[in-house]
Amino acid sequence: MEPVQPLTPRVLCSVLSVKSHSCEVTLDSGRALLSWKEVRPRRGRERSRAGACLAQAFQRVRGLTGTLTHRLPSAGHIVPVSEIVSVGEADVDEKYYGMQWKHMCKPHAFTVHYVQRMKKHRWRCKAVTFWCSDEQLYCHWLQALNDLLEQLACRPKRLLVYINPYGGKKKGRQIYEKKVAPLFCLASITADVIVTEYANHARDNIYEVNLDKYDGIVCVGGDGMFSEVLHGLIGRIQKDSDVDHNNPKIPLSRCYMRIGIIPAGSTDCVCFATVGINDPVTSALHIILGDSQPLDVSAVHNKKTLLKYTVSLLGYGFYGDVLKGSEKNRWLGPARYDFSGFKTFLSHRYYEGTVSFQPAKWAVGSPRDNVCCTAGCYICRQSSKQLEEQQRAETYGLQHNEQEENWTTVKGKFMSINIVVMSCACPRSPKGLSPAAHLADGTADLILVRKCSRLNFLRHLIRHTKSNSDQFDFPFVDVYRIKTFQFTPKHSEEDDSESTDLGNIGKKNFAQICTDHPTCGCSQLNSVWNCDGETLEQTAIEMRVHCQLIRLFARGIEDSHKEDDEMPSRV
Ligand SMILES: CCCCCCCCCCCCC/C=C/[C@@H](O)[C@H](CO)NC(=O)CCCCCCCCCCCCCCC
Ligand SMILES: Nc1ncnc2c1ncn2[C@@H]1O[C@H](COP(=O)(O)OP(=O)(O)OP(=O)(O)O)[C@@H](O)[C@H]1O
Ligand SMILES: [Ca+2]
Repeated sequence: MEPVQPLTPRVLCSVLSVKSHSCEVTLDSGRALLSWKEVRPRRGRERSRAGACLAQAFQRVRGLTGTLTHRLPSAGHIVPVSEIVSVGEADVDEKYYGMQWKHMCKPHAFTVHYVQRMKKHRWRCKAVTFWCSDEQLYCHWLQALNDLLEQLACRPKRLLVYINPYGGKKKGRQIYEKKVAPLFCLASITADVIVTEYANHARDNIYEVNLDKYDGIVCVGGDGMFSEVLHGLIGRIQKDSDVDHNNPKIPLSRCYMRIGIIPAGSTDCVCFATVGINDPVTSALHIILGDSQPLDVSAVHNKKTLLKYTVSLLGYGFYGDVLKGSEKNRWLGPARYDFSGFKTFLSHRYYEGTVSFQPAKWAVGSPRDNVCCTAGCYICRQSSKQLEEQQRAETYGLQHNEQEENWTTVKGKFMSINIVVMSCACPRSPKGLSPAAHLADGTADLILVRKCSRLNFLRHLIRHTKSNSDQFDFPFVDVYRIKTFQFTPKHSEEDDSESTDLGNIGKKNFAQICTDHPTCGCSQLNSVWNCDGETLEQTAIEMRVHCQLIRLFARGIEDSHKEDDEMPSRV
């Protein structure tokens, strides 16, 4: 195999072997693209054009502008350097020598591991081994590829990993050991692993560890486990920067340390809505490539006390009751939600209260515009920019401070009140509770489902599972894009304590609710809030969205038209 001279200093082009095929292999450092294509056996007139062949191949590669296409039109491959997992010396095993190496000196080979897109946002790590007889050329290729990889500063080198051994189907530890750790090792990532021993172990540990040692935190578990890490990290950052998180109006300090989620829970909605699939290998690859996705976070307060942060669902009524019912049946694993969901649906409760909110007037999109959040989302970029400008103007007194203005109030009887910071897409509902909600636009979508018949509520629920139906298109459903929210239940905590003192009023309220629900035998005046899968003690709450407070090792959901079907790694 003769080395091919580089056409420019930024391009390396050689004929190397892949399995038993000769391939033109090109590394275009300027465009950060690696490509290879089989050199077809040359006959007759084609033979005379041999010299032109490689140059033409190179021109084709140079002409490519896309970064997501992996296969050249005629069975060639092209891989952006940013999607290479690792490059390393390959084991030169006798059995792989093949016919063409048999009578030659020992060949040299290097393997490139890279990301390959499969169907439905699934990623896999593929490998291709390039062979050559010339040691110098081999070293040159290894060096050039590794130099380019080292320039990718966004990639993590050291991670702190928390594994919940009891989340979902209790497979967190196996998932990490079998599927994730080998990939981290391949990518030369070192990981300090902590298998949690009790609830909130991860959260508390984040307050104590030296975070400077790490490029990111990974949690292996479900939304609850992610929530622990989220609380640990946001809390730690506020503590370190002396921000009082109990003050609901104060801007919080942003966390730049990224969190990776290896899905091993029951709903795994944060993973699904930010990656597009719940698949540990896909998530591990996003972490390895050093992806970064900013994420809005809402802070939930009660009377100047921080209750929780939420990134997915803050739900009262139906989803609060589903969660409360499911806790008793944890042993059922992920099925506990369906069982409890069925029971909650049959009980058909509604709750009274007053909802107040401030619409997100600066936001570019709206909940019913059908514009979904995708990787590199324009709406997120534009909305967050406009929000920043508005906040800057308010700080310098150029614009009226809107904090106390423009509140909308809705009083009524609700089947469910849902506030979602992101779509909340998950396997149960692949488009989510609010399909057009955005990951990083600084807003949340408020969905109010007012009292309705059982049949209508079922119709509303079923629409969550169908891609071409609108779950908001009912007279009893309203949806708003908001920045702040408050809820006061009709039977507030204060009233409850009063009613204990004034027995008659308490009994009167209770009787009224039970006449409203003759069949349910319910004994509760209020529902509970489901805050990312955890119940809140208080029902009177206020909530504020903090734009892009945290970052994940993710990139948002890639447009499916850019995806290819499964592609073979053979040339
Ligand atoms: C007829 C089928 C209708 C199916 C409707 C499915 C809508 C599902 C929407 C799921 C939204 C998940 C939002 C994410 C919340 C997470 O922060 C949280 C923590 O992981 N998970 C849950 O609270 C877990 C919430 C799980 C909710 C499950 C609800 C299941 C409802 C079943 C209703 C059955 C009616 C059957 C009547 C014959
Ligand atoms: N070692 C542990 N023992 C008991 N509970 C734990 C432990 N580690 C973490 N937890 C708690 O377990 C709860 C549930 O975990 P996780 O979110 O991983 O799974 P899940 O509830 O099945 O999934 P999802 O939240 O996606 O519905 C979390 O709230 C977390 O605080
Ligand atoms: Ca948002």
